[in-house]
Amino acid sequence: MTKEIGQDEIQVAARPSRSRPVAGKMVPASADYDERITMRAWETLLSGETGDASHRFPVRSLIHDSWSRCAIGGINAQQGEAPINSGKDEIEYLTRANNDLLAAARRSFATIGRLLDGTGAMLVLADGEGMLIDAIGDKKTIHDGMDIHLAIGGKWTEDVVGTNGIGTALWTGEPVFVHAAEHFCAGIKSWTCAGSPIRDPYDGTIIGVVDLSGHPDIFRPHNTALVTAAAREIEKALADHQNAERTRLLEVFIASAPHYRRTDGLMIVDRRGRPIYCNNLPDYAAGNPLDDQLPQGRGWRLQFPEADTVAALANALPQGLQACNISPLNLDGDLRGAALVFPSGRVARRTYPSRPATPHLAEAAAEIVGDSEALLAAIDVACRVAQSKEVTSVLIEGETGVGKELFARLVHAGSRRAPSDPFVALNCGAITRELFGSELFGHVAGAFTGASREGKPGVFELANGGVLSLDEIGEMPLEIQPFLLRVLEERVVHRLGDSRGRPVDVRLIASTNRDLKQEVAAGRFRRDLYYRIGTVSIHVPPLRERGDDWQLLLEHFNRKIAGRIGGTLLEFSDPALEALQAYQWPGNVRELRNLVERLHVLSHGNMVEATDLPEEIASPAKPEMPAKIAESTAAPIISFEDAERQAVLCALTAEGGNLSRVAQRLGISRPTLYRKLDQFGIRRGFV
Ligand SMILES: Nc1ncnc2c1ncn2[C@@H]1O[C@H](COP(=O)(O)OP(=O)(O)OP(=O)(O)O)[C@@H](O)[C@H]1O
Repeated sequence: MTKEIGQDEIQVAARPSRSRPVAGKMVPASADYDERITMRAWETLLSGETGDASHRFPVRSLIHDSWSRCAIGGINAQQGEAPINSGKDEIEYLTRANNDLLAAARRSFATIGRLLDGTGAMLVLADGEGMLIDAIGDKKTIHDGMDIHLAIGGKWTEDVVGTNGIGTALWTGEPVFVHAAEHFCAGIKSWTCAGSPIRDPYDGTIIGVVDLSGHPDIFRPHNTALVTAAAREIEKALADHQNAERTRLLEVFIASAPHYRRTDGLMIVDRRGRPIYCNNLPDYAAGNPLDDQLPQGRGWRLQFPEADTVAALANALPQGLQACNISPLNLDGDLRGAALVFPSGRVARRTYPSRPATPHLAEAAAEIVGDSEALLAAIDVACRVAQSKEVTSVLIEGETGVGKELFARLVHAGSRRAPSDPFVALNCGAITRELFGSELFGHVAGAFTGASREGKPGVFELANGGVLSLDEIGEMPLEIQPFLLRVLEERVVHRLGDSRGRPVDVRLIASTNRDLKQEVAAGRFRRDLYYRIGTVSIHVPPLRERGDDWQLLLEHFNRKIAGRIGGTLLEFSDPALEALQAYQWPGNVRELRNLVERLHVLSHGNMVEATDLPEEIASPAKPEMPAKIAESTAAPIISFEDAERQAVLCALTAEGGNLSRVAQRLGISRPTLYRKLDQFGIRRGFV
C-alpha cells in the first residue's frame, strides 16, 4: 500500500556525508533497479515534492512502502550507521536470551561462513528484535561492517535504521533483498543485503533473520534464495531441538511422577511456559470459570516465575488452576519446564458460591480440599468475612481436626492489606494459666516474678495492623476473659503493670473445638465475650457431614505424601474403600491424613487391602449390637471419660511418651492432648 508523504513528515536530508561512493555501475541485479533513478527518487522523497508518490517513485513497491514507513516514522535519512550496544553485559544477555537460536544456527553458519572467506560477503544472524547476535564470513567485509555497526550488538530494525535487509524482512515477514541506494539511510547505501526471516517451529512467530551482506558488487539474484535456504535449515534444527527437549522433559517427568495416574490430565510446558505436551486435559463444562485458564490454542502460556521452587511455580498458576499439581522439570541441572497434573476426579473442578476476589484468597481457598455443599458453604462464608472491612472478629467452630486452621489462614489471606501485615497466632490450650495475661497483653519490667527485665509486648501489640489468631479460645481461663473483652471493645491494650494504654488495630480470628454455647451455659465461658467474638461465626463441618469429601482428601493426601517421600501412589481395594466409607472419622481430616501417612510408610505393596487398615476402621463395632458385644465379651462397661483416659495412657506407653506421636495416634491436636493430660491428672512429667 502506498501513502502520500507530506513535507512535514520527513526529515530533509542532504547528500549522504558518510556514505561510500555507490558502485558506479549497477550489477545486473534486477530489471527494477537503476542506481541514478533510485537516488533521484530518494532525493525527491526527502525534498517532499512527491505529489502522487505511487506514480512518481520508480522503485519496487517493497522499497517504496518501506521508505514511506521510514519517512513517516521520522528516520533520519542522513544516518550513517545503526545504533549499537556492544557492552559485555548486553552481549552476554543477548547470547543467553538467544541460546536456542544460536545453537540451531551454528551448523549452517559454520558451513556457509567458511565458504564466504574472500568473497566480500558476510552472513549475519539477528534475533526477533533485530539485534545482531552472530556474524561470520569474509574478514574484510566483517571489518567494514563495523563502520556501520553491522556487528554483534547492532540494532537493525526498520524503525531505527530504515530500509535494510534485516529490518525489512522482520517487518514484512518475507525474504527480501535491499540493494545499495534502496537503503533508506545514506550511510548504508554502499551495501547490499538479502535477509530471510526465521520462524519458531512451535507457533510460527518470527524469532530472527539470517542475512547476507556485502558491498554492492556481491549482489546476485540468488542471494535471497541462499539465505532462505539457511533460514529453513535453522528452523529444522530448532524443530529437532524442540522435539528432543520435549522427549527429555517427558522422560524426566515419567521418572519423577509417582503422583501421576493414567487417567489424570497432563500438560508439560517448556521454559517459556508454552505447552509442549497435553494429554487428557479436563473437559470442563461450558461456562465453567476454568475454561479460559486452559490452553485453547498455541497462544496460552504459563508465566514462569524467576525462582524455580515448587512454591513459586504453584504461585504462578492462574487462579482456577490452583488445584492442579505443578512440579519443576530440570535438565542438566537447569529448570527447563514444568509438569501440570490435573488429578482425575473432581478436585480441580471446584466452583465457589462466591468467587474469591484476590489471588491470595483463591490460593488459600484452594488449599482446602473438598467440594461438598457443607464445606463450600463454609468457604463461602469465610471468603465473605475475609473481604469485609466491618467484621473485626470472627469465630471458627468445628470438631478437632476438621481444618479450622486452614480456615483461619483463609480469613487472614483475605484480610491482608499489605504483604507485611502481621499474622500472630497463639494457642490458648498451650499456655499456662499464670502466663496468659502476659502473653496476651504484654508486661512492663518487673510486673511479676519472672517478668523479663525490659518488659515485653503481648500478642495484641505484635499483631497490630494485622490479624491475631487465638486458637482453642475455649481454653481461656475465666478470669482473663473480661480483659480480653475490654481490649476488643476499647481497642486499647494495657501491658501488665502499666497504666498507659496502647491503641491496637487488630482483627481477631478465634477458633474452638468446644461447643462455646454449652460452655457459656455451663458457666465456663463468659456470655458477653461469646457474643462479642461469636457475632460472625464459621462452622467447619466434620468429615461425616461432607459426603464424598473423604475420597478427595484420601486422593489429595495420597498424592501429596507420595510426592514428598518419593513413593508410588497407593491403590485401595474395594473392601478397603468400603471400610473407609463406613468409618465415622472421629479425628476428622487429621485422622485421615495420619492414616494415609501410616499406610505409605507401613504398606508392603502399593495395594491397600481392608486388612491393612487399623482394626477400628476395618471392623468397626456395629452400633446395633452393643448388648451382644457386652454379653460375648467379659469386658466391663466403663465411662467415656475412663475410656479416654485409658486411650491416652495406652498411646503414651505405645509411643514412649512422645507427645506429637501420641496426639497423632489419637487423632487429636497437641493442645487438646495437653488439655486431656490436665483433665485426667496425668503429669507431663510422666513423659
Ligand atoms: N479440607 C482440607 N483439605 C486439606 N487438608 C486439610 C483439610 N482439612 C484439614 N486438613 C489438614 O488436616 C490437618 C488438621 O487440620 P487443622 O489443624 O486445620 O485442624 P483443626 O480443626 O485446627 O484441629 P484442632 O482443633 O485439633 O486444632 C492439617 O494437616 C490440615 O492441613
